[in-house]
Amino acid sequence: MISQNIAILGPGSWGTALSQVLTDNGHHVILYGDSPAQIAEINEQHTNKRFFKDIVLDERIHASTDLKEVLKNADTILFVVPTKATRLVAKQVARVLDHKVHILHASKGLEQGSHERISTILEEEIPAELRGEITVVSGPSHAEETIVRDITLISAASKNQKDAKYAQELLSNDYMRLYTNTDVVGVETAGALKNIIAVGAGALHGLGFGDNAKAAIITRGLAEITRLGVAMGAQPLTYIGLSGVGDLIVTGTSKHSRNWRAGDALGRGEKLADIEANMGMVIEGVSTCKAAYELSQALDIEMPITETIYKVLYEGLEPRKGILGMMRREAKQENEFD
Ligand SMILES: NC(=O)C1=CN([C@@H]2O[C@H](COP(=O)(O)OP(=O)(O)OC[C@H]3O[C@@H](n4cnc5c(N)ncnc54)[C@H](OP(=O)(O)O)[C@@H]3O)[C@@H](O)[C@H]2O)C=CC1
Ligand SMILES: O=C(CO)COP(=O)(O)O
Repeated sequence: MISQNIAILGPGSWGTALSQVLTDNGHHVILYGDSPAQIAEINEQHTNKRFFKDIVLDERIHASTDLKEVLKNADTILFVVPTKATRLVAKQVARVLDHKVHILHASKGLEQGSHERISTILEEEIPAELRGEITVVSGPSHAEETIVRDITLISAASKNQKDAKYAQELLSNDYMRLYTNTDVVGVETAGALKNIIAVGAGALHGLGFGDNAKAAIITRGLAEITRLGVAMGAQPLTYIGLSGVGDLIVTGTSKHSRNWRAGDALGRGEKLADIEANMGMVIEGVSTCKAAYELSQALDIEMPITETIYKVLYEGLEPRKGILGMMRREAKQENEFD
């Protein structure tokens, strides 16, 4: 592939890690962010210490607060801002973009209020004549590991196989491998909804439960994620792929995960407001839990884990009582499709 000009919107942990992957692959990367101090640090010190204390970035990675400048020569725009900022940034892009680009995103959440997936937001805000089909890149990928070039495998999903292949070629190398997929709804919902289950898995740890409980929440979490996703139009098999099981394993078992750590702190009795303030990075599972709970109510989909976490996060339910409530639910058959 010939070298591409890539605009990465969102200089957080994942945007920074992906900027290094793309630079390693010979592309020209410019990161867009709205904090002048952070942008100056990337350009002058070649560090982004708020997210990576000990990492020195490739000097070829540039950054800017000027969106028009960032987009001027872009072949591709990669959105990696938190879900709650996606619509705002997409509107800003639509105002200044003056040529057709490839659009990728790597964010994992559902929008509050609208309950929309990220690709739907981008389709709504960026006129079709300025872009190809949106491609989502998602899977088990902690930025802390990708930034040190540890092996990472993820999916690239787009309605159009050609756009998915473009993302695959753009990002793949000896430590990063992408698989194409056309189930955008499946890959996006898997990435968004696993964050809720990761909060639950962390909470179990914080409460002192063991490995049996953790395996149970991941497995039954997968079942309810699949139920909601299929009702939204996804293919069930997607959930046993990288974006589903893969990301549930990595986020539901790792201390790198902000969602897991938030759950762990909740389980140990900390208050949500304090946890969010101390994290200093986005905990997508908190807002996505609300969106998923509301969606499950509207679509009449049973999601006991999501419902319990929603009540813990938003209604003050004590985590231990929530777990007891789930254990005392009516007896069930394991496979609802039988
Ligand atoms: N971290 C990871 O390992 C992975 C994260 N993801 C997903 O990627 C997305 C981003 O996560 P991550 O990088 O971790 O998040 P972080 O919290 O680390 O960083 C988000 C970055 O976006 C910036 N930002 C927020 N709003 C705007 C805006 N309006 N304009 C420009 N920049 C903005 C933030 O700046 P500021 O804080 O100054 O507002 C911050 O620099 C999430 O959806 C997450 O689920 C996916 C895979 C892996
Ligand atoms: O999505 C991720 C890894 O695949 C990152 O998870 P956290 O947002 O929980 O850190």
